[in-house]
Amino acid sequence: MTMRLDYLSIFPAYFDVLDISLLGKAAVNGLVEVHAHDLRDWTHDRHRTVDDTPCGGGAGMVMKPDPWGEAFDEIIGTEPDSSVHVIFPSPSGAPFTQSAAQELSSAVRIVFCCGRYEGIDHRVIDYARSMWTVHEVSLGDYVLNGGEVAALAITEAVVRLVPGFMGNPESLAEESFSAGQDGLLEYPLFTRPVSWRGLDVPEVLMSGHHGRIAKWRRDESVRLTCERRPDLTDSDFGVPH
Ligand SMILES: Nc1cc(-c2ccc3ccn(Cc4ccc(CN5CCCC5)cc4)c3c2)n[nH]1
Repeated sequence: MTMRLDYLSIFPAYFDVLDISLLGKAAVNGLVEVHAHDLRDWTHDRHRTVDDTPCGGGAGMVMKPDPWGEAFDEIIGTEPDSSVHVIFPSPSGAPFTQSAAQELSSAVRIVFCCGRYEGIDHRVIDYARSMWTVHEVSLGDYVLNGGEVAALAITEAVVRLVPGFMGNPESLAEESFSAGQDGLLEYPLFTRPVSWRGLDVPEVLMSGHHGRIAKWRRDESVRLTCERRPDLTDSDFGVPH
Protein backbone atom coordinates (compact mmCIF):
# COMPACT_ATOMS: atom_id res chain seq x y z
CA MET A 1 0.00 0.00 0.00
CA THR A 2 1.53 3.30 -1.10
CA MET A 3 1.27 6.32 1.18
CA ARG A 4 0.67 9.58 -0.73
CA LEU A 5 2.17 12.72 0.83
CA ASP A 6 1.21 16.22 -0.41
CA TYR A 7 2.79 19.48 0.71
CA LEU A 8 1.12 22.85 0.22
CA SER A 9 3.49 25.80 0.76
CA ILE A 10 4.72 29.09 -0.74
CA PHE A 11 8.21 27.51 -0.48
CA PRO A 12 7.69 24.08 -2.12
CA ALA A 13 11.46 23.76 -2.71
CA TYR A 14 11.79 22.93 1.02
CA PHE A 15 10.53 19.47 0.04
CA ASP A 16 13.11 18.74 -2.69
CA VAL A 17 15.15 17.21 0.14
CA LEU A 18 12.63 14.35 0.34
CA ASP A 19 14.08 12.96 -2.91
CA ILE A 20 17.31 11.93 -1.14
CA SER A 21 18.38 9.61 1.72
CA LEU A 22 16.10 6.99 3.23
CA LEU A 23 12.99 8.88 2.21
CA GLY A 24 14.24 8.82 -1.36
CA LYS A 25 14.61 5.04 -1.17
CA ALA A 26 11.06 4.71 0.21
CA ALA A 27 9.81 6.79 -2.70
CA VAL A 28 11.79 4.71 -5.19
CA ASN A 29 10.47 1.40 -3.93
CA GLY A 30 6.92 2.66 -4.08
CA LEU A 31 6.27 2.87 -0.35
CA VAL A 32 5.55 6.60 -0.46
CA GLU A 33 4.87 9.11 -3.20
CA VAL A 34 5.63 12.78 -2.58
CA HIS A 35 4.00 15.81 -4.26
CA ALA A 36 4.94 19.40 -3.36
CA HIS A 37 2.72 22.26 -4.52
CA ASP A 38 3.19 26.04 -4.66
CA LEU A 39 0.17 27.69 -3.06
CA ARG A 40 0.65 30.70 -5.37
CA ASP A 41 -0.44 28.49 -8.29
CA TRP A 42 -3.98 29.01 -6.93
CA THR A 43 -3.84 32.82 -6.93
CA HIS A 44 -5.13 34.91 -9.82
CA ASP A 45 -3.72 38.40 -9.35
CA ARG A 46 -0.55 39.75 -10.93
CA HIS A 47 1.33 39.69 -7.60
CA ARG A 48 0.12 36.18 -6.75
CA THR A 49 -1.05 37.45 -3.36
CA VAL A 50 -1.53 34.90 -0.57
CA ASP A 51 -1.72 37.22 2.45
CA ASP A 52 -3.66 40.17 3.84
CA THR A 53 -3.89 42.25 7.04
CA PRO A 54 -5.49 40.63 10.11
CA CYS A 55 -9.17 41.46 10.78
CA GLY A 56 -9.35 43.06 14.22
CA GLY A 57 -5.84 44.47 13.85
CA GLY A 58 -2.56 43.08 15.18
CA ALA A 59 0.96 42.68 13.86
CA GLY A 60 1.95 40.93 10.66
CA MET A 61 -0.13 39.35 7.92
CA VAL A 62 -2.54 36.43 7.71
CA MET A 63 -2.81 33.92 4.82
CA LYS A 64 -5.99 34.42 2.78
CA PRO A 65 -8.42 31.46 2.68
CA ASP A 66 -9.17 31.57 -1.08
CA PRO A 67 -5.93 30.02 -2.44
CA TRP A 68 -6.10 27.23 0.15
CA GLY A 69 -9.69 26.36 -0.80
CA GLU A 70 -8.90 26.20 -4.50
CA ALA A 71 -5.77 24.15 -3.85
CA PHE A 72 -7.78 21.72 -1.69
CA ASP A 73 -10.39 21.32 -4.45
CA GLU A 74 -7.72 20.36 -6.99
CA ILE A 75 -5.34 18.35 -4.80
CA ILE A 76 -7.74 16.52 -2.48
CA GLY A 77 -11.21 16.98 -4.00
CA THR A 78 -14.59 18.43 -3.12
CA GLU A 79 -16.08 15.33 -1.43
CA PRO A 80 -15.57 14.59 2.30
CA ASP A 81 -13.12 11.72 2.98
CA SER A 82 -12.11 10.91 6.55
CA SER A 83 -9.26 8.68 5.32
CA VAL A 84 -7.38 11.81 4.25
CA HIS A 85 -5.26 13.25 7.08
CA VAL A 86 -4.63 17.00 6.81
CA ILE A 87 -1.87 18.35 9.05
CA PHE A 88 -1.51 22.02 9.98
CA PRO A 89 1.72 22.63 11.88
CA SER A 90 1.07 25.45 14.36
CA PRO A 91 2.62 26.90 17.53
CA SER A 92 -0.81 26.54 19.09
CA GLY A 93 -1.25 22.92 18.01
CA ALA A 94 -1.26 19.78 20.14
CA PRO A 95 2.27 18.47 20.86
CA PHE A 96 3.28 15.99 18.17
CA THR A 97 4.19 12.66 19.76
CA GLN A 98 5.56 9.28 18.78
CA SER A 99 2.09 7.78 19.22
CA ALA A 100 0.72 10.33 16.74
CA ALA A 101 3.51 9.32 14.32
CA GLN A 102 2.62 5.67 14.89
CA GLU A 103 -1.05 6.32 14.08
CA LEU A 104 -0.23 8.37 10.98
CA SER A 105 2.12 5.66 9.67
CA SER A 106 -0.92 3.64 8.61
CA ALA A 107 -2.58 6.53 6.75
CA VAL A 108 -3.12 6.18 3.00
CA ARG A 109 -2.91 9.92 2.43
CA ILE A 110 -1.43 12.86 4.35
CA VAL A 111 -1.62 16.51 3.22
CA PHE A 112 0.69 19.00 4.97
CA CYS A 113 -0.55 22.61 4.97
CA CYS A 114 2.45 24.82 5.66
CA GLY A 115 1.52 28.29 6.82
CA ARG A 116 3.76 31.36 6.82
CA TYR A 117 3.39 34.97 8.06
CA GLU A 118 1.43 34.87 11.34
CA GLY A 119 -0.65 31.91 10.26
CA ILE A 120 -3.60 30.85 8.11
CA ASP A 121 -7.18 32.25 8.17
CA HIS A 122 -8.90 29.98 10.69
CA ARG A 123 -11.78 29.21 8.31
CA VAL A 124 -9.35 27.12 6.25
CA ILE A 125 -8.89 24.79 9.22
CA ASP A 126 -12.62 24.79 9.98
CA TYR A 127 -13.39 23.93 6.35
CA ALA A 128 -10.78 21.15 6.37
CA ARG A 129 -12.28 19.71 9.56
CA SER A 130 -15.65 19.48 7.80
CA MET A 131 -14.09 17.42 5.02
CA TRP A 132 -11.10 15.38 6.27
CA THR A 133 -9.32 14.25 9.42
CA VAL A 134 -7.42 17.32 10.64
CA HIS A 135 -4.45 17.52 13.01
CA GLU A 136 -3.17 20.87 14.28
CA VAL A 137 0.24 19.98 15.69
CA SER A 138 3.12 21.74 17.41
CA LEU A 139 6.70 20.46 17.27
CA GLY A 140 7.59 22.12 20.54
CA ASP A 141 7.40 25.31 22.54
CA TYR A 142 9.39 27.51 20.22
CA VAL A 143 8.30 29.61 17.25
CA LEU A 144 9.41 28.74 13.70
CA ASN A 145 8.85 31.05 10.72
CA GLY A 146 6.49 28.64 9.01
CA GLY A 147 5.20 25.10 8.87
CA GLU A 148 7.71 23.63 6.37
CA VAL A 149 10.40 22.49 8.82
CA ALA A 150 7.71 20.99 11.06
CA ALA A 151 6.23 19.16 8.05
CA LEU A 152 9.67 17.68 7.25
CA ALA A 153 10.17 16.54 10.84
CA ILE A 154 6.70 14.99 11.05
CA THR A 155 7.27 13.31 7.65
CA GLU A 156 10.49 11.68 8.85
CA ALA A 157 8.92 10.51 12.13
CA VAL A 158 5.97 8.98 10.25
CA VAL A 159 7.59 7.48 7.13
CA ARG A 160 10.27 5.61 9.11
CA LEU A 161 7.44 3.70 10.83
CA VAL A 162 5.75 2.66 7.58
CA PRO A 163 5.92 -1.16 7.40
CA GLY A 164 8.71 -2.21 5.04
CA PHE A 165 10.51 1.12 5.25
CA MET A 166 13.27 0.37 7.75
CA GLY A 167 15.69 -2.46 6.88
CA ASN A 168 15.87 -3.60 10.50
CA PRO A 169 12.48 -3.30 12.22
CA GLU A 170 14.02 -4.58 15.51
CA SER A 171 15.94 -1.30 15.99
CA LEU A 172 12.61 0.51 16.16
CA ALA A 173 11.31 -1.39 19.19
CA GLU A 174 14.23 -0.42 21.53
CA GLU A 175 14.19 3.30 20.81
CA SER A 176 13.37 6.05 23.29
CA PHE A 177 9.75 7.17 23.21
CA SER A 178 8.55 3.75 22.21
CA ALA A 179 7.00 1.02 24.35
CA GLY A 180 10.18 -1.11 24.12
CA GLN A 181 12.01 1.21 26.52
CA ASP A 182 9.08 1.77 28.92
CA GLY A 183 9.00 5.43 27.85
CA LEU A 184 12.50 6.07 29.26
CA LEU A 185 15.36 7.86 27.50
CA GLU A 186 17.82 5.70 25.60
CA TYR A 187 21.05 4.59 27.30
CA PRO A 188 24.41 5.91 25.98
CA LEU A 189 25.80 4.10 22.91
CA PHE A 190 29.40 3.08 22.20
CA THR A 191 31.31 1.36 19.40
CA ARG A 192 35.02 0.69 18.53
CA PRO A 193 37.73 1.80 19.23
CA VAL A 194 37.46 0.74 22.91
CA SER A 195 39.84 3.58 23.86
CA TRP A 196 39.54 6.91 22.05
CA ARG A 197 41.40 10.10 23.00
CA GLY A 198 41.81 8.78 26.55
CA LEU A 199 38.10 7.92 26.82
CA ASP A 200 37.18 4.26 27.28
CA VAL A 201 34.03 2.25 26.60
CA PRO A 202 32.47 1.24 30.00
CA GLU A 203 34.02 -2.13 30.90
CA VAL A 204 30.68 -3.81 31.55
CA LEU A 205 29.84 -3.48 27.84
CA MET A 206 32.97 -5.44 26.92
CA SER A 207 32.32 -8.13 29.56
CA GLY A 208 30.05 -10.24 27.37
CA HIS A 209 27.90 -10.66 30.49
CA HIS A 210 24.43 -9.97 29.04
CA GLY A 211 22.68 -9.77 32.40
CA ARG A 212 25.06 -7.13 33.69
CA ILE A 213 24.91 -5.25 30.39
CA ALA A 214 21.09 -5.17 30.47
CA LYS A 215 21.20 -3.91 34.08
CA TRP A 216 23.76 -1.23 33.25
CA ARG A 217 21.64 -0.05 30.31
CA ARG A 218 18.45 0.05 32.37
CA ASP A 219 20.19 1.95 35.19
CA GLU A 220 21.59 4.44 32.69
CA SER A 221 18.14 4.96 31.12
CA VAL A 222 16.64 5.61 34.55
CA ARG A 223 19.47 7.97 35.55
CA LEU A 224 19.25 9.95 32.31
CA THR A 225 15.47 10.16 32.44
CA CYS A 226 15.44 11.40 36.05
CA GLU A 227 18.10 13.99 35.19
CA ARG A 228 16.72 15.29 31.90
CA ARG A 229 13.07 14.36 31.67
CA PRO A 230 11.47 14.11 35.13
CA ASP A 231 8.17 14.57 33.26
CA LEU A 232 8.61 11.10 31.74
CA THR A 233 9.17 9.36 35.05
CA ASP A 234 5.91 7.98 36.41
CA SER A 235 5.48 6.33 39.79
CA ASP A 236 3.41 3.61 38.05
CA PHE A 237 6.60 2.34 36.41
CA GLY A 238 8.35 2.24 39.79
CA VAL A 239 10.86 4.79 38.52
CA PRO A 240 12.13 6.85 41.48
CA HIS A 241 11.37 10.61 41.40
N1 LIG B 1 6.11 24.18 16.92
C1 LIG B 1 5.99 25.25 16.07
C2 LIG B 1 5.20 25.38 14.92
C3 LIG B 1 5.44 26.63 14.42
C4 LIG B 1 4.80 27.27 13.25
C5 LIG B 1 3.99 26.52 12.40
C6 LIG B 1 3.33 27.14 11.35
C7 LIG B 1 3.48 28.51 11.15
C8 LIG B 1 2.92 29.43 10.23
C9 LIG B 1 3.46 30.67 10.52
N2 LIG B 1 4.30 30.55 11.57
C10 LIG B 1 5.07 31.67 12.13
C11 LIG B 1 4.41 32.26 13.35
C12 LIG B 1 3.21 31.78 13.82
C13 LIG B 1 2.64 32.36 14.97
C14 LIG B 1 3.26 33.41 15.62
C15 LIG B 1 2.66 33.98 16.87
N3 LIG B 1 1.83 35.14 16.57
C16 LIG B 1 1.30 35.73 17.82
C17 LIG B 1 -0.01 36.40 17.46
C18 LIG B 1 -0.43 35.81 16.12
C19 LIG B 1 0.65 34.80 15.74
C20 LIG B 1 4.46 33.87 15.13
C21 LIG B 1 5.05 33.29 13.98
C22 LIG B 1 4.34 29.24 11.99
C23 LIG B 1 5.01 28.63 13.04
N4 LIG B 1 6.33 27.25 15.21
N5 LIG B 1 6.66 26.39 16.20
